[in-house]
Amino acid sequence: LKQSQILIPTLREVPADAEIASHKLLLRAGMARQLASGIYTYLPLALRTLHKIQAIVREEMNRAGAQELLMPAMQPAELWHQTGRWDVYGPELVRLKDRHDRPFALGPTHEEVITSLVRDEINSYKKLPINLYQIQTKFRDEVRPRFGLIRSREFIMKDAYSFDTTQEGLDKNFQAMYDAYTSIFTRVGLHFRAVEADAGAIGGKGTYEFMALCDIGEDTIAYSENGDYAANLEKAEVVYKPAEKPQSEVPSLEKVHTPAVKTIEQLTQALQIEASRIIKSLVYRIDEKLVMVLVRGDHEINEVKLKNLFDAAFVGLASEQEILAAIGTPVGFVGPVGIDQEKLEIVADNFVQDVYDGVAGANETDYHLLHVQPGRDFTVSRFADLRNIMEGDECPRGGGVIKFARGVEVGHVFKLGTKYSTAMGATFLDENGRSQPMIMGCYGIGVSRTLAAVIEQNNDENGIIWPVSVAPFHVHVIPVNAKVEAQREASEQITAALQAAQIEVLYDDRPERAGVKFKDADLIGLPLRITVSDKAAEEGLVEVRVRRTGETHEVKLEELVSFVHALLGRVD
Ligand SMILES: O=C(C[C@@H]1CCCCN1)Cn1cnc2cc(Cl)c(F)cc2c1=O
Ligand SMILES: [Mg+2]
Repeated sequence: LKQSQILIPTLREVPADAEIASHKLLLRAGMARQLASGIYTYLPLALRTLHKIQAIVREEMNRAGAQELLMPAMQPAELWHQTGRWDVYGPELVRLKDRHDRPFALGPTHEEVITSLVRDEINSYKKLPINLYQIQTKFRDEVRPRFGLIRSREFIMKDAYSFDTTQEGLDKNFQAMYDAYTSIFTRVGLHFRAVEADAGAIGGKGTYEFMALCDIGEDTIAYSENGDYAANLEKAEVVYKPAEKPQSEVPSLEKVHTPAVKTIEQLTQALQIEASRIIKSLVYRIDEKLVMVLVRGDHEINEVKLKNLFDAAFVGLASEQEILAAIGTPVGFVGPVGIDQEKLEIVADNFVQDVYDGVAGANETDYHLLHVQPGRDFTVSRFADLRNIMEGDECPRGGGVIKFARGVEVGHVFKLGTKYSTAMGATFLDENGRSQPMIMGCYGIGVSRTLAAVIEQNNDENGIIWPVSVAPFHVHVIPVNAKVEAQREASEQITAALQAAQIEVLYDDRPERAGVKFKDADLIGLPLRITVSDKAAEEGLVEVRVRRTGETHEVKLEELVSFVHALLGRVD
């Protein structure tokens, strides 16, 4: 294709609000333009790459036995009432009224739609299992869209839904999807890890997130040194072994005046103690009730684990007012000692039970308590794994020591079970003619997010460095001086010869100075660049340059096609 005829509006500068590499480069390389906050146009170069990613997704999904369909974006509210989700989601769910004033949602996901379709079209075990997928634009009105295509309000997702008659069938489909995702992200060229994840509001158990490893990722991954354990921090289990109690007696409680000492940091300074001896007490609202949650001063509460402990729909810190009403003390001085658990339940992370001669809020403004002994001075309704795992903790699978990495979630596979099929009456008649709910799984890939993640992992100070498998084109052909007829002719012949060999060429035929064309080529980041100078006509030689490594080769014209073919096979 001739670059003068394809819309690639490259930029030297980017808007200040583009913080991360992929967001900057999508704009600078002329691949995307923002229409509104979190809403983007994919320009021709981006669309070519999106099509390649989607082609890889389709190949692997079809190979795994899934079949493609395409569902509507407009979803009747009625379906969301059947599953009770219309009232679960807030402003993130884009809602609208049609001309008859009937309520609809713009689909953020399609469990309701696909389950209603399968309910109406399949009712015999003979027609199961089935795995249906689509590649479609999703709508989620994120409160803070950011990072370009990484967190947008309209995005392209591949979402698949499997329906089985048995748990074993679901396990088989789940594994097939897990393997397909591994192939997809490998072929796309991403460095990724499948991590154990929390099922969240969607429910079900046994869910993995596929994380593209990159420092701007919002998710924290806890993984073991020997590499076989990896989990989203939300989920990572913490190994707890009871510590043996020191023998010496702990003196009786002592109140200490700690004026305006509220944070753990201030407390360790004021009392000259380790944070691990502080019992941090936080009051949470968990659905309709308040709960005091205790964790050691050097640990962090994991709100997903807390939510799962109570199987709650909502978990959040109680407000200052709620705490004053419940305990009569401001938030920096609350503690477990003297709390009536009939009024305020107390739960604690496992490690709190080994705090020895500890410090806690005295439930009195500007006062803390010294020599606090769990069991002697307070009891809790439950000890549980409620804290975030930390780097250096022991791997729960015996894999050595835990380390952290950051990642962007590009895929998510869930075992849903019968949550949706029961809610919507998607049942099948089994061999004995008995009606059973179908057993479901659901599987998502963020296609537009994958595009951004590939750029995030493949760039340098000059621009993008495309893996061959998803590059918008394979080769950039650039005449040094477009005014020289011989260079134009050679460039066109080279372009034709390469295209005849199924190599995709972007021929920069623009009347620009060489420097501008080379800068744009580095920005756009095709895997190879062929520079055509007077040497082409005079000596039959052109320069081939590898974008990723900068290596260059002088190649004879007659060997060019086979040389380029071979090079494309080894430049990633
Ligand atoms: O989407 C899933 C689960 C899987 C992921 C893979 C493909 C199929 N769905 C979870 N989820 C995330 N954000 C949502 C946002 C809104 Cl506004 C909503 F109404 C529903 C959901 C929602 O259900
Ligand atoms: Mg997640």
